[in-house]
Amino acid sequence: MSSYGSSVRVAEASRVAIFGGTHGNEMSGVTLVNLWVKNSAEIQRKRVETKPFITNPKAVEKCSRYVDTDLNRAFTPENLRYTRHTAGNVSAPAGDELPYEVQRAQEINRIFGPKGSPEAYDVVFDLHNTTSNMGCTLILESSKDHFNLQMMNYIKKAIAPASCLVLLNEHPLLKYSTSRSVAKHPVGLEVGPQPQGVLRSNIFEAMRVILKHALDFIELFNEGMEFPTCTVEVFRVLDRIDYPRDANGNIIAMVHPNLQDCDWEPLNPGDPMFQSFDGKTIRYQGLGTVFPTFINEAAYYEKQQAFVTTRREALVASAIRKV
Ligand SMILES: CC(=O)N[C@@H](CC(=O)O)C(=O)O
Ligand SMILES: [Zn+2]
Repeated sequence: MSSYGSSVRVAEASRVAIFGGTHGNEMSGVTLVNLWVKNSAEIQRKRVETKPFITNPKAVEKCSRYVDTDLNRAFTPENLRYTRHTAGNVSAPAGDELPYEVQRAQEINRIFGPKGSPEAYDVVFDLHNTTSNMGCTLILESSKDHFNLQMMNYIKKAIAPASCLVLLNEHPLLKYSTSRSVAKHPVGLEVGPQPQGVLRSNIFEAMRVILKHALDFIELFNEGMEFPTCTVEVFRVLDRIDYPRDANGNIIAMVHPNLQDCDWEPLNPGDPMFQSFDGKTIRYQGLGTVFPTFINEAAYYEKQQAFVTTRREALVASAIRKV
């Protein structure tokens, strides 16, 4: 990478997918993708083929997060190792014995991947809703993906004065194997608050607008526009905080009213964090200020997670231009 006048060259983003229904009860993505499957005019751009795709149709049918296991954790090297054409091999489990979402991950990997290969789709947008008060959040998996960082900068500028924050998850232990990770440039879009199984027009429209700007960015990039170096504010995943529990694993406290709905607001050592059923306040004991998010997300009770802590950082995105 050199500084003066030369940009990092990135391959044209000619194949883009929009995933909805990775979680079958997150209704904005399910509804938008179903809409675009019927009529894709809104998501078409010059020089790009954009494919809308329902990733977990069985979960959508049941309006549940998943059927057997969380699809957005299923794209592991172990799960993706065997594709159906190797099923004759005794060491590969036969397709139908595997959990539904593992079979589905293999299919998705065949269509949009293979993950990590040159044949993989360029960009996958994966549409999610949260019950927490996060607003519009873009989720990145790498601080070194300059194409994605430039896209984040473009979207933030385009939607101002509305805001859209960037959550960066490249934590060695807390990172998970997402559906979107089959793409060269994976982008998560998380919009809330919206209850599971519910559609709210404000959340639906916010998601739709982000997608519009994201696709506009890809069109401009593919037309050869140069994007100069910039800095992007991101919130880096630091830790997960579980609910206080008794010896049997039952929850004994709720998110404190001072913290509830305060996603992205600073949480300082000594600040109230939980409130026990008998009214006691449990305070944050960390060493410094953090920015909590995914506060009281419904889907995370099963994952023993009350919220995630993050640290605010400014990342430098290199100038980019298409090859
Ligand atoms: C509430 C929810 O489903 N959030 C997503 C976040 C992501 O896509 O990374 C998940 O846990 O898979
Ligand atoms: Zn989700």
